[in-house]
Amino acid sequence: MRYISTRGQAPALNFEDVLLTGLATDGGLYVPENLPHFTQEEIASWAGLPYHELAFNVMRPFVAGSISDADFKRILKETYGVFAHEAIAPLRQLGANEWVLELFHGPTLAFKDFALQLLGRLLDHFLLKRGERVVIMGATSGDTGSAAIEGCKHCENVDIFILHPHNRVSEVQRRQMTTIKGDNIHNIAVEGNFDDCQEMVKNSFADQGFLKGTRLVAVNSINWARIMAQIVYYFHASLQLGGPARSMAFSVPTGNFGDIFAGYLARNMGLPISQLIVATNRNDILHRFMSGNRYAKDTLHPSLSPSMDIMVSSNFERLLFDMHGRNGPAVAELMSEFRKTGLLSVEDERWTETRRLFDSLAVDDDATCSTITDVYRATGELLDPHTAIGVRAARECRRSMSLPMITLGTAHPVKFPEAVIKAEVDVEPVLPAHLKDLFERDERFTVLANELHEVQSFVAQHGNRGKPL
Ligand SMILES: Cc1ncc(COP(=O)(O)O)c(C=O)c1O
Ligand SMILES: N[C@@H](CCOP(=O)(O)O)C(=O)O
Repeated sequence: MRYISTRGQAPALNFEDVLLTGLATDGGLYVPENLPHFTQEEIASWAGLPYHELAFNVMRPFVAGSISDADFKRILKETYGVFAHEAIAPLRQLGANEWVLELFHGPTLAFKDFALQLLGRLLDHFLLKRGERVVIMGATSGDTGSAAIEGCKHCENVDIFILHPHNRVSEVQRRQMTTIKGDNIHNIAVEGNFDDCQEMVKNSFADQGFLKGTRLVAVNSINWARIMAQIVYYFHASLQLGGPARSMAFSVPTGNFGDIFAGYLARNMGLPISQLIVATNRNDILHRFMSGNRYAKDTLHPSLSPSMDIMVSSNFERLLFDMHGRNGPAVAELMSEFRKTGLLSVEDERWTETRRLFDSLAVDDDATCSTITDVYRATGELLDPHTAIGVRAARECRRSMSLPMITLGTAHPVKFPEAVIKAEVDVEPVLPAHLKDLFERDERFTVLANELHEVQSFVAQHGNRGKPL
């Protein structure tokens, strides 16, 4: 499988090289040159498979030529062996044809574990083979950071730097990142917001001189391997509810557009999906695009769903690429316009065509909390605020009551006590056994100004197991 850039000017790469990078050299994002397509019979024959075997079938075409089947199977078995629920991603019924797909049974209690447990193991596999050391830089609004550290903490050839917005992640999220020990783990609290952190990571890919020749790798969803692993659970959910014989709708709490883009790809690979709902919080750039064809930058506001406090949404570029007939130069022009003006719209026909599949809703904090309350009282299921946004959007945007509507349950409520308290439910979520003493553990992080050169010189000073590069 070869991967090409959404801006059309970077060299095509194989899976191994695409894993070991982030942005393409032209500033674009890598996507498969040709998407694999499965027949309905093939998909149906996967019903009842254990999650890791299903994952092998879905992802095999993407890694073909870079890793042997035996190694990939072993890695997948190990990856999903660390999840705490037997079903890996169980479905919970909320109402008539209404479901939540619980994606928070991995080690850090968010959907990010599905891809980042795999990514850490794949990095280890390829870096050991190459005898190479790399630096990882990642930006987090709370969940990617801990999942990436947890996934990579045992990697021998990796130094990982995670940038989070200072005082803008929940305390549980921060502690999950800052209490993991290791001289190759570095947490930076940036005096800015998530977009600032993400911009620094992207700028670091553009100019890597500060790394003195060490390769830079991404753990955010700009890395293709993240999206690839997230495609699998759409197949898993559908197969449990009668797919592919029947079509489904999915509602996806959205920030960087990675998780919902994975659903879009699952559909293009042959899985019958008739509706995808983009569910945002008040940071609603994606909702404004889907509802009115205006992708316009705005001020980023803190919310009760901090992981989705994102304005510039990385993977939207991957959708734009498809919307423009995979025309790299056209996407490069649009992105350059967006960089200059903070505004992007597409031709009416392209937007109308996109809207045939996608709907959207922005949900504010009050509606988020009232959804947590309503669902808890009706079903006993305690939603985290991100999942609550998905459920609210599912209920308001649903096109058909006769098709299963599945909301992705992206995080465990224990990570976001503020929203749970505001929802006034008579239950307090508890940390699982492996995190029980989280509040007693020592934290280690460095606060840095919102300045690229400060962050880059910190990386250069500590990038070799705490020593200078
Ligand atoms: C809990 C949670 N829900 C939803 C999202 C949104 O996912 P995406 O950025 O892939 O759209 C994130 C992070 O981005 C998250 O951490
Ligand atoms: N919500 C994320 C933000 C980063 O998104 P990613 O999927 O691109 O890594 C987080 O929790 O860090």
